[in-house]
Amino acid sequence: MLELRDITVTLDDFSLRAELTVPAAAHMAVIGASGSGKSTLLSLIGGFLAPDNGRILWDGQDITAIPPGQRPVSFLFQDQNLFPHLSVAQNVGLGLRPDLRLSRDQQAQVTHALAEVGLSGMERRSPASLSGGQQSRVALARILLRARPLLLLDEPFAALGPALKSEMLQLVARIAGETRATVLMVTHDPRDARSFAPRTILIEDGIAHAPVPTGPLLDDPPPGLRTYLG
Ligand SMILES: Nc1ncnc2c1ncn2[C@@H]1O[C@H](COP(=O)(O)OP(=O)(O)OP(=O)(O)O)[C@@H](O)[C@H]1O
Repeated sequence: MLELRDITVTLDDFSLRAELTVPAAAHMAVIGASGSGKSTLLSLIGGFLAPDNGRILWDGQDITAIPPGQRPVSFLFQDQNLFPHLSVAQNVGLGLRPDLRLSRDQQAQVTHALAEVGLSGMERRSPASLSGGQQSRVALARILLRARPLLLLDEPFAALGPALKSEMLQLVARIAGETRATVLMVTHDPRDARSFAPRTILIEDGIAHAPVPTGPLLDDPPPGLRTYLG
């Protein structure tokens, strides 16, 4: 369970407040107009930004002061953060050991993770030789190996076409379901929120609101969100 208790953060003339709980293994969308603070919320949870006030708890433990690499968190951004000079297998192996000195057992885990995301046999390819969808799968395989219980997705598949995007979301949902990971996914697309997330965190007017059921929120959005969604 993730808890944000009395969180406030101010960045120049922008400020965000959050007081909310995300249950274990939940798949949650994060929705709000451009500039409302969606990335800011994920940065707080990931530890890339420190709050001015308040506490962040994971399973009851205060993680507010813990550095990003030691948090129970994996991140997936739109830019998949693949290293162009490393092979597919090496990019995935980074999830296990940043120095890439993998044991035989760890190499087998890399092979298994690639198979899980449908990329068997692509170990030696370079990221540049893969399609956008395949690159997304490599990034997902790395996250699989990191095996952190909280997965933060910031518009990870926005550059993919609709069919591929929906396929990737299904893959994330399956993997997260199998590992009982908690997922927070920033999205601009109401269809993605509806298909992926039973509940949604709405960010509006400087407040990250407690999660509400996604369908009713999108059927009857508050004025700011309605304008944004068009
Ligand atoms: N380092 C910073 N310094 C000052 N202001 C910042 C900083 N980072 C973000 N902001 C401001 O905070 C607000 C929220 O930004 P954020 O990136 O969280 O929004 P968002 O909802 O993710 O937007 P988008 O959907 O456009 O990506 C914006 O007004 C932005 O300009």
